Amino acid sequence: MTKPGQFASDNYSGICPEALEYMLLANEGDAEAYGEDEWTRKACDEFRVLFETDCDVFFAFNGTAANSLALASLCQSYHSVIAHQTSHVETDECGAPEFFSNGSKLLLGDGAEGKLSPESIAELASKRTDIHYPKPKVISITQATEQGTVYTIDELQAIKEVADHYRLKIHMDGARFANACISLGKSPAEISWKQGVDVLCFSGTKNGMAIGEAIVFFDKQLAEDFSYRIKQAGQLASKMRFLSAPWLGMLKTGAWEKNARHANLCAAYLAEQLCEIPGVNLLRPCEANAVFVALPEQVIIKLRKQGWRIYTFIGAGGARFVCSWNSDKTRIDQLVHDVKQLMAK
Ligand SMILES: Cc1ncc(COP(=O)(O)O)c(C=O)c1O
Ligand SMILES: C[C@H](O)[C@H](N)C(=O)O
Repeated sequence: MTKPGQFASDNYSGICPEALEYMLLANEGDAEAYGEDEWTRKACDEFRVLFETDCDVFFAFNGTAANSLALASLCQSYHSVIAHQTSHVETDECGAPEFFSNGSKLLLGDGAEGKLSPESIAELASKRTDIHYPKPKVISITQATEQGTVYTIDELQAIKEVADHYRLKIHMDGARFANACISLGKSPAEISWKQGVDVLCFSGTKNGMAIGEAIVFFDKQLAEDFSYRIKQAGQLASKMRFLSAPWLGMLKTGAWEKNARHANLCAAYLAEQLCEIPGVNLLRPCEANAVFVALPEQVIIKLRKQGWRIYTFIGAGGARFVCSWNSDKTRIDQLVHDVKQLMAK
């Protein structure tokens, strides 16, 4: 039975046709295991084409592992990582970044609309320089952010400037990286390594794949022995082709950007429709595929009773609605109708 579309998270959506097509193509016959297959080689090459640079690429099952292992490769246990207080690595990874880095401390910074500000980074990076304090070593930013906003090129450049001043590496949580590219109208290279990002965790799951995150090292020295870190963490897929082949499909067919464009457009439409309801306002600008609105608790309770799934614990709170590659206008209109009815009571 096909369940109706939901807007709780882009993790609810199924597999897009392109990813499924390449999964099935890769299923023909046997193939080498643990990433020694042709599909994985081709997928890694396709990432180098997409990012226009000779980067090292690895695949993990989910974003928490990708973020945590990437951060662990950028610093030692006695270092600290500067992240926004509403970042996923802080709020929704159950301590995995600290666990996989053997104790690197997250230092929580601030900034409007979920975006870490250079001033906050500088404050944390310079607060303590004595031996008793975990030395800041990495900045972690999320693009698009947990609050549905995106870092502009100027903001990324300002972060790179402060990173250079304090000799900090830059990790980018790219759970919705594709959405940010579309939102900004910039290429993947322009909003990653060209702005000084050292490692990007690019989510396939949020973009229409079943599973699979790409960990893209632009500073290849940092990738040394990373495959051992992946293996030790239980993230080395024996049948790697079933992670890499869908990625090859997403990149070669352009589905990665088609899916993100569709999700962003749906979110923009949803935001516009919700804002026409008296009493409903955006909590943050809708710049990617997520819409955050303030709704009365009773309305949320009743929407849930009507079958809508709603997360209210993300980022700085509020009701979050996320659109995906498969979101459709009819279902969006149903949601808006139900919100309108309940708000009118
Ligand atoms: C901002 C962000 N980063 C990372 C992730 C990865 O989380 P997971 O481990 O659930 O794949 C998510 C999940 O949706 C996310 O929203
Ligand atoms: C719940 C969790 O934060 C997940 N990354 C999501 O965005 O839905």
